[in-house]
Amino acid sequence: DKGAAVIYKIEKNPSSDEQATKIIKKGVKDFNFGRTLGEGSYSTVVAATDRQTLKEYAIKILDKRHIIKEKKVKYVNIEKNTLNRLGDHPGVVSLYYTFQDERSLFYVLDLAANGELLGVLKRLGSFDEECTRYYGGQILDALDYMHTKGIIHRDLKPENILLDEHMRIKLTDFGTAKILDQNEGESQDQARANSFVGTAEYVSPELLTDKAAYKSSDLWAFGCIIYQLLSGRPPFKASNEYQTFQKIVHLDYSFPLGFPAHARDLVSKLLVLDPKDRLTIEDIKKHEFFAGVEWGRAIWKANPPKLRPHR
Ligand SMILES: C[C@@H](Nc1nc2c(c3cc(-c4cn[nH]c4)ccc13)C(=O)N=C/C2=C\CC1CC1)C(C)(C)C
Repeated sequence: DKGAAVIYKIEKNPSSDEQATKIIKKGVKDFNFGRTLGEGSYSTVVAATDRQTLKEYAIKILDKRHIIKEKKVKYVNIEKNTLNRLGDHPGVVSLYYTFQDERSLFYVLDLAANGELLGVLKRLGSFDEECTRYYGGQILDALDYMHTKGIIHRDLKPENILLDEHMRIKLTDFGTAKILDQNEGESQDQARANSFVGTAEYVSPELLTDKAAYKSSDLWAFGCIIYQLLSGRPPFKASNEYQTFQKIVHLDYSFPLGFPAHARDLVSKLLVLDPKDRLTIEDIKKHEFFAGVEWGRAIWKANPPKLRPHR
């Protein structure tokens, strides 16, 4: 029927007389669509329940005509390639499959049932050190995974850092990611000539001055996020974008009184103008602030600490 597609997996040497196992890829008709979870610039993410399995998903709906009219085909392909490359990691929203009907493309994805990290931070005001260590550690582990896959996020911010039903981190929103092709991945990060600029408060200075994006640009954003979790506000914030950019390129920020010493040391070694002088992910994992954190899969098994504000 409309929107559903049937694909066959042909067994190489079929044991039984069954020539092929029939895998039904679902279509629009197979879901009950619920509330809108978020709006992208040319897409909407909607909660949806599989009517047969009752499993809940997030479905990203892209309007084909709008994408073509707005010349966004490139971004749609970058996002889909990124999602496919990122495969299955606890800290990244997974893409299960896609289908389309005459008007739209549909991506069936993980539902991050507890929404944006920004929402939780706004309600609490700030995070105490233990919460910042737990959520910061998961963000870093997910970033490490993305970077080893040769992908720079480029727009990391509390709005697209989501929380799943276990209150664990899920990174998302990869339409503006940069995929370093093979040879670049290994060598020192290449300056990537590009037109994209992320969200003002988290943009790195190199993107503003040389239009370059590196893996360490994501670590600049990570430094801004650690600062914001503990203090309740981003380090570079002015009344308009231009003023915010000025603060960034002049490294014009300060720590509020009572900002914890180890966190201050970590942030001050990430918010560094020259991307080559910034801590690497390996350095950060060894930093005093993350002392005691068990990296790797263990970090995704730990139970989330009770959410408490930083006094
Ligand atoms: C950042 C993004 N917002 C969101 N993107 C996704 C969500 C999501 C969920 C809530 C939420 C859940 N409960 N309450 C709110 C709020 C915002 C969401 C989700 O569950 N699963 C996949 C998503 C995105 C997948 C994308 C890589 C393809 C924008 C604003 C761009 C739509």
